[in-house]
Amino acid sequence: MGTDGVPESLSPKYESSFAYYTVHSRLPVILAQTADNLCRRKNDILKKYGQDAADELKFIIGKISKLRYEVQTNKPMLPLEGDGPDVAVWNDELAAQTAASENGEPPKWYTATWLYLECYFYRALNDFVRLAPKLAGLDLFGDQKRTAYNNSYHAVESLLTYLMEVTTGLQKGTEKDIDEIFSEFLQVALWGNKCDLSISSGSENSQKQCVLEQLSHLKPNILADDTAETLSTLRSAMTARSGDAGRVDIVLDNAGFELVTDLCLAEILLAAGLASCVHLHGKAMPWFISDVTKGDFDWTLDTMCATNNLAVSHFGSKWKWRMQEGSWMFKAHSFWTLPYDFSQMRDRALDLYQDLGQADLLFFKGDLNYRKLVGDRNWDPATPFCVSLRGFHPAPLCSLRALKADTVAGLKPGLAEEVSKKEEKWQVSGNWATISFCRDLRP
Ligand SMILES: O=P(O)(O)OC[C@@]1(O)O[C@H](CO)[C@@H](O)[C@@H]1O
Ligand SMILES: [Mn+2]
Repeated sequence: MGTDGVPESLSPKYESSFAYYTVHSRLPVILAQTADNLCRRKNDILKKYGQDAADELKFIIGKISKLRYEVQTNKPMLPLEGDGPDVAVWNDELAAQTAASENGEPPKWYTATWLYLECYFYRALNDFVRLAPKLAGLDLFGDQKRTAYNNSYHAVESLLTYLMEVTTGLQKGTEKDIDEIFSEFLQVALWGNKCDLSISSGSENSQKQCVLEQLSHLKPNILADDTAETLSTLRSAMTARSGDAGRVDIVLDNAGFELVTDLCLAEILLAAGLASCVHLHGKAMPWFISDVTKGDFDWTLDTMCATNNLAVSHFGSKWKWRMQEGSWMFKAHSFWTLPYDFSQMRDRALDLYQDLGQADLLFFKGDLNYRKLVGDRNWDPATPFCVSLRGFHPAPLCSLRALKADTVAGLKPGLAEEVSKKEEKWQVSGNWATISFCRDLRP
């Protein structure tokens, strides 16, 4: 515990931690697979970017192998060399951490904080691409993300067929209770977070079964469920505006099946009159393998439009139309791909903090967003969720997350101990989840 009452940051310096396992076993595998993918895709890439990009491709593969060596041998992190509006921020942060360290040395792979080193890892990969101008725009994980969507296509079909039924019912006014629909789609988006590519070190991990059939079976694995408070806050905001629905934001996580589940939630919010517009926040660069960029978002809608399943193509075109008419908006602020936790947002990106403050409700999807909400620290699991936010509160917020990192707050006292008896690796298996809400920071 630090002197400020905030527990220590997670770090690979603790050998039993998931952070250690990540640096020791996951990151090197991700690098080897990324280099391997580039070799295998060489012909396709050169067809798209031109044969004269061959040397640059070789250069990127070389940089990736060098980074793998540096991670494995615990070398210090190096300043970024490429371009990009965020380079100065990254290099200043590296210099600040170097100056603040006991021996005046830069952070190293096995001793830095987990959040910093893992964000740096993905930013460094992007740096290599930025140093190769002929390959500008190449997404090192693009292929894996598209495969993940294609492999979950049957689950996408059944989910969107069901969404069509529900939204048609809502239009006719003969639908089930809105509370029930809201809760159902919240759980769909929650469990959509089980299948990301980073946790499986980039190997195939897509949703094969129909998620709707699994909801009741998965329900006992939701360790904190603030669905009712989330919905009532949304309704109170509307009542305060004499019934007018307002803006809801979804801070997205992964492409593929999870993105479709998040867009279903966005559609339900509008169809049920709980929101008048939804702002979707994605990443400005490829991130943690499967996170959604604007390119992934557009590809998903285009691919949906081109399929011959009625529901899938219907929502593909409807969602494109939503983007045109403005009931949906896609944003990719550079703060989401910086190494900072969200308690630092107000100082580092006031514009984003103020923008989020315009919403009635913010959804934060997934594990990395959760880690950034709670500062990636070693909390006692019974710490109230609002306390773990350490002052971050642009608007009422709800996190939907499958546990894939060893940090959690907001659980009832004793629950963590109970679950650990059922599954030893409960904090990182993705089998358990939380729906955690914070209305305001006052106790
Ligand atoms: O944010 P997401 O996509 O839910 O998860 C990202 C993730 O796979 O990456 C980290 C480990 O590398 C973990 O925190 C987490 O499991
Ligand atoms: Mn992710």
